[in-house]
Amino acid sequence: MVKGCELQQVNHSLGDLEKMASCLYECLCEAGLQKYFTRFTNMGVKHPQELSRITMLDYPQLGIHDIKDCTRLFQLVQMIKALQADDGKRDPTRSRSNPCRQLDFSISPERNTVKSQGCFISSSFSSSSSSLASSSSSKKNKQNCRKTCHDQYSPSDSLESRPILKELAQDVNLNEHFPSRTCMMSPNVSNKVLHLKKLVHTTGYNYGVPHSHQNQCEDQMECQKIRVCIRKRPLGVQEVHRGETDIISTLDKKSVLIHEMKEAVDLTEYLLQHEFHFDEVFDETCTNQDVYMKTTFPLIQHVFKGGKATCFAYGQTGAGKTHTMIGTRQKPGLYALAARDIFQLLDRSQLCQKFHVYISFFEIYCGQLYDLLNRKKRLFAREDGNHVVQIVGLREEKVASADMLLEAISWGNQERSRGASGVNTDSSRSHGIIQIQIKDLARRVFGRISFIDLAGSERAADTRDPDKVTKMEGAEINQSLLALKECIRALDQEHTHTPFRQSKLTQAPVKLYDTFLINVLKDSFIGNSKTCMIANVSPSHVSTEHTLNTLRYADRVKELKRGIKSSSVSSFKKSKVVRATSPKHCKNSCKERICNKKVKLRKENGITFPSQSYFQPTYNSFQSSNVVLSSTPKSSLPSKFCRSAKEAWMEHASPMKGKFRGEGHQDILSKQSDKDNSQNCIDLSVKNNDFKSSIDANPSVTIKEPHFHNQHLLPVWKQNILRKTNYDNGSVSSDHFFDSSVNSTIQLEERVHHLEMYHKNLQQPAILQQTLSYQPLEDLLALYRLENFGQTLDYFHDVGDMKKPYCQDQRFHYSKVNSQSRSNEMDFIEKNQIDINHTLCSNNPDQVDDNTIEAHYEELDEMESLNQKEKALLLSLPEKDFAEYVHKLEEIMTLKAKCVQSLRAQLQLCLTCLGTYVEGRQPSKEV
Ligand SMILES: Nc1ncnc2c1ncn2[C@@H]1O[C@H](COP(=O)(O)OP(=O)(O)OP(=O)(O)O)[C@@H](O)[C@H]1O
Repeated sequence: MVKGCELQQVNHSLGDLEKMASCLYECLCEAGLQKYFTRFTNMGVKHPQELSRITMLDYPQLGIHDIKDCTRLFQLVQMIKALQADDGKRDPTRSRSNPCRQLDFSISPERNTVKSQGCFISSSFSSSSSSLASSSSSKKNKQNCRKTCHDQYSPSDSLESRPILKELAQDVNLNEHFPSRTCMMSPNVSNKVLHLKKLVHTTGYNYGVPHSHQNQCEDQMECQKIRVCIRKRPLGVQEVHRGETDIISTLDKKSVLIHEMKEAVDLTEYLLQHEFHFDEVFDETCTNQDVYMKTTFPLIQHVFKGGKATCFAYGQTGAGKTHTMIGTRQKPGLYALAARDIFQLLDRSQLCQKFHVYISFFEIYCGQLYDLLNRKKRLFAREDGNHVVQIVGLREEKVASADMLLEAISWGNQERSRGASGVNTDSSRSHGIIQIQIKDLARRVFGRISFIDLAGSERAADTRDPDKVTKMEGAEINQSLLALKECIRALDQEHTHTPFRQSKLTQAPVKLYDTFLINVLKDSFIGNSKTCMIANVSPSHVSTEHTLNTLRYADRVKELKRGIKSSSVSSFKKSKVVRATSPKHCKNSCKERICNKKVKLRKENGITFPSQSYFQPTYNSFQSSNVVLSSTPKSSLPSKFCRSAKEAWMEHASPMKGKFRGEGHQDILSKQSDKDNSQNCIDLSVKNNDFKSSIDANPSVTIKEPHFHNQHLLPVWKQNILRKTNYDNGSVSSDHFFDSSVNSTIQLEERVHHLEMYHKNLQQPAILQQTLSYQPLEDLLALYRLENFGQTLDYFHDVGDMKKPYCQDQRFHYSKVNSQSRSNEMDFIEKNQIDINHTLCSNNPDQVDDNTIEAHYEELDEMESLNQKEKALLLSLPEKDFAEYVHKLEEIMTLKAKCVQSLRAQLQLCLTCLGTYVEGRQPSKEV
């Protein structure tokens, strides 16, 4: 009897369980998540009510990685929570249908146009079994349920087509629960679906107003001087295994949507969606050929019209820059496709008799230039009297066919510095620049295209098991990319100050390549030139922050399109005044800035670009503005690093003075340079493709090099990982170019030494080394301490006037803050070229984030009484110290203000007492 009872109870509870399970299953079916049913039950979720316990952290455990499924589950959970909350308020007598009947999935992210690749880890579904699932009746139930749910409504069905949901939609007014949130995920989405926020990035600092939609003319490739494209790569196998989620949806060919998982202050989770618009968006299904046709091919056509073009790839490490630019033999990258087209076009237009193709390939590693087609010989950039940046000693190879060109690229690529980053085991650690020039028989440049494969940015925090070198390299790369970003910002803001400029006084080599890269960009804005930026992004949710930064950066470059105007051209030419200010220094309100933009847009209509002769005599040069490049670093070369007799010049030679000009000039030095240049040019076709022999046969390349003294950094021969040459089909070995045994002599010690020297320079900007060095900040702050106010009072010339102490020659000087001292400050800054960004980044490699810098700038800008030097000093502090010092400073300022008030009161009292005394009266008690 007892047993019978127990059995009945067991049967009852089994029945309950089944009901619950079927209910949960039905619920999941509604959401299109039924395939995860077993995972839910395994996790102990047996009833729809229990879904409210699920947080985003559980998604990977549930095997949910696809962003669409994440969104669905998220909404389902929110819906259940809303219903539970609603239950509290609801009339208990009112019956309500099963929660699973009350769900609204009309938000289905599948717009027809939306493509988003999800990653699935599906094996667990079939393999795992639950007690509930094993029950045969449950199975039947499930099958029925699957049938009804699936046959009738697909997850993407609209609200109207799903009566169950329709009923619920009327039943629950979700806006009651979350009035502040509106879902904007897709136009179809009813505002009943919650916890989704969408940001259409707006300009600006105003990131991203889709200007490309504003002016239709800009959309036409021909009119565009600069095109900004986005390329999303697919999730890698490893990433899928790690359970990473695809967070990027490509809405159409011009828009991209990033789904960012966020948590509100009240710990509510929500999805923040960022929408960006660009000239072209390539999703993971696009091939290099697709990318080429939309980005580089128009540039090649432009080059054949005698123009200049630049194509550069930017993005986080491992985002696919090298894949895009260089590719593989099976999937050739943009260089290779361009090379083939160049020769095809030459052949087709019968121009091959009149024009020759030259290639040069160099890298910028730790602020120094190395010739990748010339055994990584150290190169120097110089600006001539016409403000044309020349790379002295750069080897140009004449190539007679596409294969030869590819071979040269392939060789150069093997020479390139690379190592393992936290994300990419075969990461480029330098910026690689390939220039392909079409020259006439007199070696005058007809057209030129430059490909820039920028090193990938990586946050120090992302670096897994970093060694010292990798860490330092990462910091350096970030620093350079930040500098580049600041340059772009400066161009955008029409700043006369170019933050990339490095003082000749400071002699730090760090900015050389920033200058150089920005020159390439400027090259794109002035004259007959076009640029295409390809921003590569990784789809993984782990990289959300990076992806957003990259897109914002790309957005900034996109903004430059409207900054191209004659005034900016002239401002480059005239630029002299140097101010280390943030754009925020123009204290315009946001509104004002937008107004300014509008004004700029109007001005833009009247742009006339200076026409350039196609046959302008340039060689190894980037037409640029008047950017003064930094000088050669000063210090002597440690003799142990002298590689060979050929490099002896580095130690003893002195810099070449004078100007390098084109052939048209009578400058003897320019002739010399030209001569050098021609000697550097090796006709591959004549030399039978043999780079090695051609180099060996041309020792003059090194000997004729203009000499520089005080060299203290050596070329880095870093080649830890041998990347197989991409175009190496076995017919031409890379030994063909050089003896690879040269590289085997590379020593890690040398690399470390190089980086250490480099970082020493970074960390101790000359401003801190000179006599005008600061006392430690604590000392400075000590003066502001309350107990020192007695002493400080002496320095108040006028009551209420703040003075800022700073030390010079280890002695404190105090100056009143007046216009005179302000202008002195500016002189000081100009002379010493304080570069806030540089200081900031060199000490804070993590802070490539635009927003942080902006925030810091803003914070310091508000502290009116700080002078530029003090700001620079504060910005150079690590993040945690920065906040602390700023806080302290604010406190001190408040105390000082109070002290001044009390001084005023005391003075007033004295005056009153004096008055009453003089008048022979007793001071009143009130006073
Ligand atoms: N569109 C794509 N399709 C398939 N695989 C890709 C794609 N883009 C990148 N990958 C793969 O992703 C990995 C990293 O790509 P890649 O080396 O090009 O990154 P990167 O941006 O150049 O990195 P770094 O800046 O560190 O050099 C490579 O294995 C590459 O094959």
